Amino acid sequence: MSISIWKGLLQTTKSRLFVQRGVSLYNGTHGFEEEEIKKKLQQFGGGAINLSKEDNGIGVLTLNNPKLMNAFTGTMMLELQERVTELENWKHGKGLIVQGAKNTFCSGSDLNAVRAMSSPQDGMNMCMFMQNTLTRLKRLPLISVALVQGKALGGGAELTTACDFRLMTPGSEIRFVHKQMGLVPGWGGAARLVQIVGSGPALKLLSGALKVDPERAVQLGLAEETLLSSEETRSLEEAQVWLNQYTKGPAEVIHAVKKVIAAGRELQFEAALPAEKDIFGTLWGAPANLQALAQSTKHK
Ligand SMILES: CC[C@H](C(=O)O)C(=O)SCCNC(=O)CCNC(=O)[C@H](O)C(C)(C)COP(=O)(O)OP(=O)(O)OC[C@H]1O[C@@H](n2cnc3c(N)ncnc32)[C@H](O)[C@@H]1OP(=O)(O)O
Repeated sequence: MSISIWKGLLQTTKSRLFVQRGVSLYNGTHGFEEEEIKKKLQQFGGGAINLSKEDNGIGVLTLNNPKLMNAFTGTMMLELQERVTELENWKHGKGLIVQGAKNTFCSGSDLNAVRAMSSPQDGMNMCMFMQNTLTRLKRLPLISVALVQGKALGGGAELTTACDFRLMTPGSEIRFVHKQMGLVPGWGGAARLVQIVGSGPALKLLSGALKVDPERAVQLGLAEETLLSSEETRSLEEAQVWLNQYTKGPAEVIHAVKKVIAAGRELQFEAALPAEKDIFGTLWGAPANLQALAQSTKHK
């Protein structure tokens, strides 16, 4: 078989793998034993990841560990994976807001757990576990927004980059504090930050462990806008109004929009085109398309 045919096969396989639900980046060949790390994370309890799914197709995922500024415990990492699997299978879902409880976002990993899991293998396993989960979160066929109230630090800052957009309340802050802990991002936050703001600004934010306020975040393209209210309930309402602008219409069309954009973002151009073709093919002549054709052709 010629090289060009092999290349074509590889790209088609990549584009098909890309859209499959729940595909793990890592497996045993990488030294990743998922059941082992799950047992380890289970030892570090506290907090919860709550998910409410509204009839309008908007979900609200809440990191709920306010005593520790919504720091990620081990069981919260496990629950986040469970919620992402639930969202991958939510047929009527169209949008997702990720927030923290009690008007602050997330202060990263629970340092009590971090200190107890300081072996290189534990660190690498937790890193691969969270990379898998946050990659699946970013690839959800929903339009996702991180509602940043208060502080988003360390792993919390990385979590904001695993959403399509970020909205920040007055006085809130995103800060990649990793360097100050002798670390770099490990949950995929560096790779996603480069995609969002470019390598130059990303290098400054990481090497300076810079506090990014809403105004600076908007300037960088890291946030869409500064909300009007810093009050917990009001800012969530503002975020829901903002997201509703982009989630009107049938869920299957919103899913396809997110998938073609994700393909363009993640695949080589020659692989993105067949992926886009396949996604287009699911809509052509489908109910939403036929209904639109039967109605007026004028777009308001
Ligand atoms: C770096 C990468 C790594 C990873 O990716 O896994 C991480 O994310 S490690 C964690 C990185 N995050 C931090 O270093 C943030 C540490 N926390 C703070 O800087 C402050 O707590 C802050 C700015 C979030 C809030 O400060 P404030 O003065 O408003 O409140 P307190 O500091 O009194 O915090 C209240 C209470 O929460 C506990 N807390 C806060 N963050 C964590 C955390 N990440 N892990 C465990 N516990 C946390 C803090 O200890 C206080 O508890 P208390 O029992 O009342 O003393």
